[in-house]
Amino acid sequence: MIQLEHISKVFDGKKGQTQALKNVSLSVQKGEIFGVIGYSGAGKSTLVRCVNLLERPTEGRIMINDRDLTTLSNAQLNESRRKIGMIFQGFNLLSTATVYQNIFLPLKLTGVSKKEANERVVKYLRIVGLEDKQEAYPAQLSGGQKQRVAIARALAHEPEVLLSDEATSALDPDTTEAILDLLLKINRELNITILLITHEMHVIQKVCDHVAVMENGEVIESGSVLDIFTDPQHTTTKRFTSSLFKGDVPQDLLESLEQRGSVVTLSFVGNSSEEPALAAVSKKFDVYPNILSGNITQLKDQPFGRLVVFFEGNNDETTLAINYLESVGVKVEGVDKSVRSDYRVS
Ligand SMILES: Nc1ncnc2c1ncn2[C@@H]1O[C@H](COP(=O)(O)OP(=O)(O)OP(=O)(O)O)[C@@H](O)[C@H]1O
Repeated sequence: MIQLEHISKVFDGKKGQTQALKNVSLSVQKGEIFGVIGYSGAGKSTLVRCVNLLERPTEGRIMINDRDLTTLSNAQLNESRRKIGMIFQGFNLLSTATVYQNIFLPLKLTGVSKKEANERVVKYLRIVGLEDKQEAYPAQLSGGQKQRVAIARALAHEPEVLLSDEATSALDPDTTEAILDLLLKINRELNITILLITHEMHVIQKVCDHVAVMENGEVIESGSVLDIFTDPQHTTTKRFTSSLFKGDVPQDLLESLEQRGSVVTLSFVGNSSEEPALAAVSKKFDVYPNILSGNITQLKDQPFGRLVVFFEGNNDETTLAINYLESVGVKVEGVDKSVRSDYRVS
């Protein structure tokens, strides 16, 4: 539905040029939630602003439903933009207008009749759970409520796509959860495709189907959230995925354990039963697995867990045990020491 093809963006400034995007390509399917994650300055905002041509790319094509936005006339572009809603970290509400007017006025400006606009304000305020705040001014609302108004304002134009530029970054953890739940509801119930950018892996984990990781203006890795979690390739991706798993084993302890056996990380998805598999390992082979730390987290549709396990035993038996674990669907790898190097049992 959204295809970004070889997008580059160069900004001309007083101190020279900045290449914010370098040959970025990605494809967002209809009905999914697609996340773009990266650290500050990676190019995320520039990318999302290119999608509705708030920023015009220096090179490349922006295809929405097979239509290249970069070739449209201004009138055609305005028409296409109506199908693309956007929400921002800073909410962008009119402070001198009520909640009702914040949603109603932009609708009137795009030619929606008064009756229809009124019906939409009521409908979308109900969907975001703020039907009782019509007459409030933004200053009288919490951050989460302001973001709900901004979401209702975007939805009132009945878009096919919602772009979210760090929409939860200014919110506390509980409010973030509530807004993410609302985005999931909008996606499922209104079938709106969502492209969001964030610097928080938790946001990707909770709501996204696919993710692209950006660094220095480039997409360095992309895929399904499940694949990226279970098999991150790039150091930056590993850093993001590890951020969700706490309970690192102290370095001194690791070094002393490695004298007596092998320390590995086991990753498992869904209900793949790592516990019975570990129990089976100690029965089948002459090794004793000890769990040093463990964590399970919920991806959008299924649980994903990681255990750090010490296998006490000789190398041959440990290798057999690891082969067995891999054969029952558990991913086994060396402990990532500060995401610097992979340690693998030989
Ligand atoms: N209008 C502009 N003029 C010049 N340079 C810009 C402009 N907008 C962004 N840049 C530069 O482009 C690069 C990418 O910025 P961008 O805001 O897209 O990154 P980001 O990943 O969204 O970062 P953040 O999370 O901090 O907003 C940065 O080096 C930034 O300084």
